[in-house]
Amino acid sequence: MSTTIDTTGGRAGRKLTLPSRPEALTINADDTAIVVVDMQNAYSTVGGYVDLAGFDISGAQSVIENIRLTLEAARAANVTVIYFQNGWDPAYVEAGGEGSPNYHKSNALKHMRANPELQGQLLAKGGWDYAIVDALTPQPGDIVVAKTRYSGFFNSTMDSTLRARGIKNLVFVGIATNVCVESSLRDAFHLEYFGVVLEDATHHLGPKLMQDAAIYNIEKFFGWVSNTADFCGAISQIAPTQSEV
Ligand SMILES: NC(=O)N/C=C\C(=O)O
Repeated sequence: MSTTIDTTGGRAGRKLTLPSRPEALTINADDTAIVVVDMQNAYSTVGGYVDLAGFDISGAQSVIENIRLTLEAARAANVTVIYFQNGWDPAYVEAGGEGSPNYHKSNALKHMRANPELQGQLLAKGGWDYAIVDALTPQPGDIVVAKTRYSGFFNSTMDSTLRARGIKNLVFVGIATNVCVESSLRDAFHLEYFGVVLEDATHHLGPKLMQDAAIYNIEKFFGWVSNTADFCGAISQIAPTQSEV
């Protein structure tokens, strides 16, 4: 028996039903935002930080195209688009010193310590590595939220940005599925947001099993799973804005 969960709370609005698992979701488009996680050269372009650090980013280009299609459909429907952008000031004060676990766990910081010629280049605000990839440049009306740790809900304006707009549903795309995407979706869950991940618009870091594990975790414990085609198909069924219907 197929089940649908209604997140609208009975509120009027531009409703749509998004095919997803373990259940389909009925959502209001105006209570929804696309969250584009860290689509920066650092995580998806040859010569960026994770490439330099030895991670496989060969799947990134197909993810970029799926994100592009998702954003095109979302903007056409006047659905809020929010970008997370991960990184720190060029002096890395925001990265935390040796008293922060980030200093010891960030592969970017460790790679720069091992390769001093890269100091100040990886994930440094204003630099190429930190920049959003050209194919997904934020457009007028999009919201860019800076973040300094894996989850976009820490040290950031994200929660107040969402609450000020009455947004309840977050559709996640981006990199990495098993790090910043899952970290952010988990925190969203604990803050009472409905999180959906478009699995073919995300890419993992590490072995392929990490993609499968992150998607399993989200589906079973923290949210819902859909895909680019189902999202674009559902969002294309609604009028661009209530005032234009
Ligand atoms: N965007 C991410 O998932 N980042 C993962 C690792 C890092 O930022 O060092």
